[in-house]
Amino acid sequence: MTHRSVTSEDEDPLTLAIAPPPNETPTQRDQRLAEEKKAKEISDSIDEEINVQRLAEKKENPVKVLLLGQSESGIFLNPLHILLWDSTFNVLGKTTTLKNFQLINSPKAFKAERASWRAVIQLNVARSIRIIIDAMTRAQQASSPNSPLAPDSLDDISILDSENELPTLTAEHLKLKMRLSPLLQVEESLWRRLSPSSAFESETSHLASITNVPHSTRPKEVYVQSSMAWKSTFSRLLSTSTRSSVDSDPGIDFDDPKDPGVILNNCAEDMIKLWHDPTIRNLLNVLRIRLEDTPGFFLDDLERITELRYVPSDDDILKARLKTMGVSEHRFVLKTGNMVSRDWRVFDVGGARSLRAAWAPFFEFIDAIIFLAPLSCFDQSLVEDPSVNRLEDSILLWRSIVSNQLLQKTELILFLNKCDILEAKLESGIQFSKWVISYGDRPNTFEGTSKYMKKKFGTIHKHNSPTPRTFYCHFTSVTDIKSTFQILENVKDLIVRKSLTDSHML
Ligand SMILES: Nc1nc2c(ncn2[C@@H]2O[C@H](COP(=O)(O)OP(=O)(O)OP(=O)(O)O)[C@@H](O)[C@H]2O)c(=O)[nH]1
Ligand SMILES: [Mg+2]
Repeated sequence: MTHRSVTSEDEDPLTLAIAPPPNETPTQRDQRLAEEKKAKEISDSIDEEINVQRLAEKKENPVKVLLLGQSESGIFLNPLHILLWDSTFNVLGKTTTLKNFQLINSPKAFKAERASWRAVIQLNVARSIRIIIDAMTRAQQASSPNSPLAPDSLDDISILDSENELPTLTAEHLKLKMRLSPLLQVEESLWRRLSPSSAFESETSHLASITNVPHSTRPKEVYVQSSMAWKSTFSRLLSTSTRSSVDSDPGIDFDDPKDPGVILNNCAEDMIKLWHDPTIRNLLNVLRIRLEDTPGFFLDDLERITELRYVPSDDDILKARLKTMGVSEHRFVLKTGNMVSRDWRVFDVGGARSLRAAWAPFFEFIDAIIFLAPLSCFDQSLVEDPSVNRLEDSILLWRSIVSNQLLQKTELILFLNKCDILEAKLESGIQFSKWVISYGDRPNTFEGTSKYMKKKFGTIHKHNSPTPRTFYCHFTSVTDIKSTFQILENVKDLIVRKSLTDSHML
């Protein structure tokens, strides 16, 4: 930056503003020049930083985030629940976190997937009804001990104590059950459309091997392989021009002859009747089936969801449940504050124990890990090892991640998730200290238990960080769009800053 003395012809206001004062002493001049030199250096370094950033962008140096956490099948620690085992009880919310991320950062893509999520929701509804139908079958079997289907092997019925006997179903119940049988086909057909062909066999045989109950009567869960283009399976093909001209068009093919919407609509009244029937509620209570606590629960929304032209809301999509197997990669182009856009890759991995070996290759190149630990699973245990409490397993998993040498420089962000369910459980009177003995006689409140767990995770983080690093921890209920929005924005900012600092851009 050069300075000229002001001449009468030079009227440029900027030149006037930066011109040296007319009566400047030599000392003042030296001081000014030193300050200007410093300012130029700062300005040059900012320019350089922007160039490096642009270069980095060109080289497609994406920010890489891995969503991690325990997620295999689980069981309640009450023996009755072992027999009502259902792999959906213990999922964490990795995919739900990703859905939030999509909703915030790539809303068009999120909206374009409504048709597929509608099918998943229909499947979730059909599945809940089947669980009720299975329970009714058990009640029927229990009431006719001489029937060839008598449940000698159904231990759950034999261990019921006398005052908890299964209620007797009336002829009206059995008629309802029959009228709802088309939903079993709906479930089967959606299952087959969503799952890879081999999934049906492997999942059912897996279930059959866990219990003696024939697999046709077990709840089974649909999963997707990352490589499967399942999301296009249910979309109506729209030309780009049609899609952009009708922005509100959800792309759902309501006229698809295979659309189960019609059957669901026909069965709506019966489903609502069944779900609100006091005898059926009693039956579920006795068997301790808590459908309302299971992921993918939509029975309180049947009227809306069974409408012929039902289009899922954002909340519905977040609540829909579809298990992930393998790894799926999601790409975003994101802008943080006034920084230039960066490519992001978010990896969603299935959390089952058997899949954990697949996580390791990511540790070499990942910028950040969002680790989900569900706080609500304190009263549940692992299927593989019923002696292990799930919360304890989550803590051990956290310890192994935090102490991993490859991850010492990776940003670790902990989501203590499913806070809403934790709160509901505590309010219903379930005692935290019964399962987490070390909690002792502290108050059985959300505040007390959540702070206690945060401290536990934080201490492990501290003790396993040879170089001190910040403990980032959020209490989340990732099905709540509003609160998750702010948390994910903060996380996004944090990860970008970290990745820029690492590449000496900040
Ligand atoms: N109430 C409540 N439900 C949640 C929360 N987080 C996730 N869920 C529900 O739990 C179910 C499973 O969540 P996912 O995100 O599919 O779990 P995941 O970690 O991807 O599980 P896997 O794919 O099996 O590894 C979904 O139906 C979600 O709606 C939460 O904080 N509160
Ligand atoms: Mg998942």
